[in-house]
Amino acid sequence: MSCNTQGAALAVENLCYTPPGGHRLLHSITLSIQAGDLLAIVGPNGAGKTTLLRCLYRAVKPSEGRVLLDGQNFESLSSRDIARRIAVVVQETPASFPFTVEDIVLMGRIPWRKGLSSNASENRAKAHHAMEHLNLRGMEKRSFGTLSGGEKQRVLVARALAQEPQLLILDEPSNHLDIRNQLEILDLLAGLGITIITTLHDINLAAGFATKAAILHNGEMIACGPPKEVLTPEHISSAFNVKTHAHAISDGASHHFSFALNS
Ligand SMILES: Nc1ncnc2c1ncn2[C@@H]1O[C@H](COP(=O)(O)OP(=O)(O)OP(=O)(O)O)[C@@H](O)[C@H]1O
Repeated sequence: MSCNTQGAALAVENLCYTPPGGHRLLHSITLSIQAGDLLAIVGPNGAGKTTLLRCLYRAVKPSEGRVLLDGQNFESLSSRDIARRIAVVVQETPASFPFTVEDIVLMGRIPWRKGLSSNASENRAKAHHAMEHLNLRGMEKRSFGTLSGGEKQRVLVARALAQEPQLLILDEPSNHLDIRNQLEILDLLAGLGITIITTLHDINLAAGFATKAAILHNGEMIACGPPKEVLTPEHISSAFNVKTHAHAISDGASHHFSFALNS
């Protein structure tokens, strides 16, 4: 499964996005990440984080600019190529579908299916391996709709891992998770060795997780690079319009941020 898969590099060049009939939501976004990088995208509500992710898994086509996956223009890749190389965990969950946990995780294997199900047992084994990774053993036959928010989130991450992607894109993966599960899931993601792009609302979680960070504000990238250079009180205060204080942690190498409203 993903543990044996290598990451992919991603480059975004001057990407703009305007929805049909709407106004521009993303303005000339440029970023590049190496294979195996963990990119955390932060920014206030409505900054354009989800919209950017949608461009990066080709749910929508940028109005201008381009996206390169391992140097290949997105436009030249087939849908199957994209489905085999990029997995996505987004916020909308298929809550009302009558699927079991196992059904949902097996869906991650669809891009790898061969004709006449010749690799059905391999697909099942990989789906079960992904479920074990996410501590879903014993829940295989549970109906997805009956799970808690946190359990659903773990199932959707297991589905993405079963897909064996080189790039995993997640929109707020720690939503619905308690503190321990948040830390566990980010730790698990960081250990996969693949490239990860995730939005995170919790700046302290983002700082602890990322090898690269980006801050979006009003559809513009205001900083992108090493977390220590990007997640600074100045950048955070300006993007979120709050007072930000960095407290040194005893290891001396990292900070914990606290926030307050501007008076
Ligand atoms: N298809 C669309 N048509 C018009 N406006 C849109 C469309 N999609 C998103 N928007 C608007 O674009 C802005 C950015 O939305 P987006 O969901 O990308 O923000 P976000 O940073 O992910 O926010 P949040 O943190 O609240 O999830 C919002 O104002 C949203 O209403």
